[in-house]
Amino acid sequence: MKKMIETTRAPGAIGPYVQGIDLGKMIFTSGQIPVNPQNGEIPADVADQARMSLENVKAIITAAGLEVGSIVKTTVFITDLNDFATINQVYQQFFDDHHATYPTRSCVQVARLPKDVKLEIEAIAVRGDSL
Ligand SMILES: C=C(N)C(=O)O
Repeated sequence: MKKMIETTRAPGAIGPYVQGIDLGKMIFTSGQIPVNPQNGEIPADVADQARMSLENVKAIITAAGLEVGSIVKTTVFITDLNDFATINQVYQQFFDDHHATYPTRSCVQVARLPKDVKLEIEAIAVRGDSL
């Protein structure tokens, strides 16, 4: 059954979409931009933005009862490929901190993102014995 995931620990949708969908075995998050869910602020620094987006992804996965290690695929949208190394550092640290194996990933540069942020990250996770 298709269940909507809702949490105040990730920013609310800014358009016609939901934060996440739980299909039982698979969980999909919407793309998470680096909006702090507590105060609506967006950090200026790209490394801080990367951390914020990853924390928002984690909040949605956690709201579905899963852990970071359940993530099997991410897509990273960035507005400037010159930030690639910085974002990779934060990204690697995030998964290492959670003792999680790295998911598969696609990373693309895009012209522009909502709220003019520097990156957006979406994820797919799997539950239980699918891992
Ligand atoms: C921020 C988004 N995920 C959106 O606008 O689709």
